[in-house]
Amino acid sequence: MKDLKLAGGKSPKSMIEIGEATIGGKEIILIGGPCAVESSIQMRKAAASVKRSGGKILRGGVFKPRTSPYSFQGLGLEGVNYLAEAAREEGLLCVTEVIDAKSLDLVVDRVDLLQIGARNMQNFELLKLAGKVNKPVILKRGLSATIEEWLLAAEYIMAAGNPQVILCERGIRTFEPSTRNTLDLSAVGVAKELSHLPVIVDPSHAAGRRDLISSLSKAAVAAGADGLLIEMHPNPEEALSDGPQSLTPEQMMTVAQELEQVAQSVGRIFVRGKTEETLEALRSEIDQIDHTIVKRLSDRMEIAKKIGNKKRLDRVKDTARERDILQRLVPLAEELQLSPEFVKRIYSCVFEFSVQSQIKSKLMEENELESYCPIGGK
Ligand SMILES: O=C(O)C(=O)C[C@]1(C(=O)O)C=C[C@@H](O)C=C1
Repeated sequence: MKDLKLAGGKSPKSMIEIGEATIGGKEIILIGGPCAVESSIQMRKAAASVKRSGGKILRGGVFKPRTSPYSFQGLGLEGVNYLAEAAREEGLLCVTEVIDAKSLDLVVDRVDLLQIGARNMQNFELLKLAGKVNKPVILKRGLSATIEEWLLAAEYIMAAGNPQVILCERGIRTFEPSTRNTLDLSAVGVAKELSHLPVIVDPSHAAGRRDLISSLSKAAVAAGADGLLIEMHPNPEEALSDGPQSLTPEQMMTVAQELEQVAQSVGRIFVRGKTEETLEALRSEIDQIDHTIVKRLSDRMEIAKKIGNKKRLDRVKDTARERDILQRLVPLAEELQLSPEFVKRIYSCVFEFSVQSQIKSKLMEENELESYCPIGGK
């Protein structure tokens, strides 16, 4: 491609060194964090999880170019401070998206890398400004951009003076509605054939659903990606944006474990983080597990209420079913080296409250029926 004067040419491969991370080397670089920075505590939890998973870079958006003007637009400068502070505490690098000259000015000295999002891939004025800074730029592929247009956008940054460009495939628009976008994995190979720049993959925006992140991440590494940009939120259900595609910290750990093996099998390295067992890190793990336990107990209770509505009031308690459940859970507890007595006691409490809520819900239902159709009248 004749106009790829700086971005073109397959070799020598560009390696972008930032602190202790080298993007485009043998190591697979994991970038993780929430779509949007929401609070200091959220970012500290996210940073701890990224670190534990072997991530090198913390992400978090503070200027959000959202499809709807009514969606959360980001915390701006306050958010960058939360992002940078959380990254620093964990010894991570950090990246945030810039959307115009003002946002670039505001963050450039506070973060280690800049990101130009898919919607701004052909914002040529912004590309030229990013070319004037001495920070690596992650350049996402536009929603409907060809690989050539994407590489020419990189050329803009490089021609303006900044050679540190990292290409990021994040899914393109196709006719397929089951995923948010269609991850174009062949773009990794094509971009690497045409350019020496490192290529990373963002499976989160491509899929728009967290159940596909693990397989797409593994596929991306196998396809030659130099890194992954994965959305992870300490509590995705409460995320202000992109909750459904964000991994939980536990899921992020699992993906990291899997990446270690895939990276090895294709001659790359990914080093999963070691869990630093500080009091704070351990408590943060407990907090996350507790959150999941209570949330799942609430889900269980909702189902129990539905079951209750299918039974007669005097048949709500079903000791045979309770016995059945325990007969499955006690061996599981033993297998997991949990005291069976502990599980039995917890479940006796669960059943008691389940029955109570079923009775309450049935009585309320009956009361409603009565007020709708009082005895003796129509
Ligand atoms: O399976 C049922 O029939 C339920 O009502 C659910 C449930 C439970 O919480 O698991 C609740 C009360 C019964 O005593 C047994 C089980």
